[in-house]
Amino acid sequence: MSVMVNLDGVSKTYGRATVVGPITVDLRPGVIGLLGPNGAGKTTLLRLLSTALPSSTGRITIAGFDVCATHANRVAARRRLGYCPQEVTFPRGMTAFGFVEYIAVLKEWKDADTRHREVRRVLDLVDLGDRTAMKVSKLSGGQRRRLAIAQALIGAPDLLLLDEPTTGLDPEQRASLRGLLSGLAGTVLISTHQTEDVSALCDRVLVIDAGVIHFDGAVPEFLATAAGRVHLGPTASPGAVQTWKTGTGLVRSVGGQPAPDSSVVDPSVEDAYLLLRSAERTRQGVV
Ligand SMILES: Nc1ncnc2c1ncn2[C@@H]1O[C@H](COP(=O)(O)OP(=O)(O)OP(=O)(O)O)[C@@H](O)[C@H]1O
Repeated sequence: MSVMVNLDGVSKTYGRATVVGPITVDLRPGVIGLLGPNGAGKTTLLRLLSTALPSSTGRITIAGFDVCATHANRVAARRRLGYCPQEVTFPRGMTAFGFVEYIAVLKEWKDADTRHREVRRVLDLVDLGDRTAMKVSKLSGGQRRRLAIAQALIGAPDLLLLDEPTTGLDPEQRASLRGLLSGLAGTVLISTHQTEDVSALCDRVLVIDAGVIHFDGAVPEFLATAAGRVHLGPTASPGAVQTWKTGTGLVRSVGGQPAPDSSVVDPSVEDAYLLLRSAERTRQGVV
């Protein structure tokens, strides 16, 4: 599969603080989940890829265009990508259709008929086809989130960058969004705290912390890091990273020494993530 994005020694520094990098990684077509704790640098990385933010060092190449080199390259890359930020501010008074059309105009969709068809297409994709004439201010939080995603889908971009897209969506809408994203042909990078979205949707997972990649691999490889380390039993495993009493009354323990009468259970992406975070804290000497 061809490389859609290449980051070569990319970093972002504010003052003396390096919040991302240096990162060197290739992104190919597929759905990639980006996990990491609050403040890990996920949004900053997506903003770097969206070309909204210049990198401090390194080179970012999108669809063959070195976006750090020239403005013309950035414009060419922007024509190939869609970006849904974590928070979108909607201009006052606009309808759902008006907002997406406004973005389409900014994206140089000059012919009105073609543009209107495209706006209707992306609104249908996010199940807002029956809300086109509604004022954005009258939409629910989840509907506004879907509207923000719709604008990123204009023109079926080769690179789709989604910052916490499922936050605030109800289970049906979350499943519907999964259906939509899994049917796309391009490279989709999703920053999320929803580990179940990663297991349901992603073929690759990147875990970052303090701006650095700590895991990069297929979801089954990530799950394998937790194999045999998650237990269910009447009591908690001594030394476990996390334990909680489940609805069945049994205690699920992630890591630690298995307690008597406990059994090994299949790990989830969340378990693998918790174990990776714990190992990283230990490595850094943080208790
Ligand atoms: N404009 C800025 N100036 C200085 N520091 C910044 C700026 N933007 C982000 N940071 C810092 O960069 C780090 C990474 O922030 P970022 O928003 O990328 O994290 P995140 O992984 O998206 O977090 P969250 O999961 O909470 O959304 C944080 O420490 C943040 O305070």
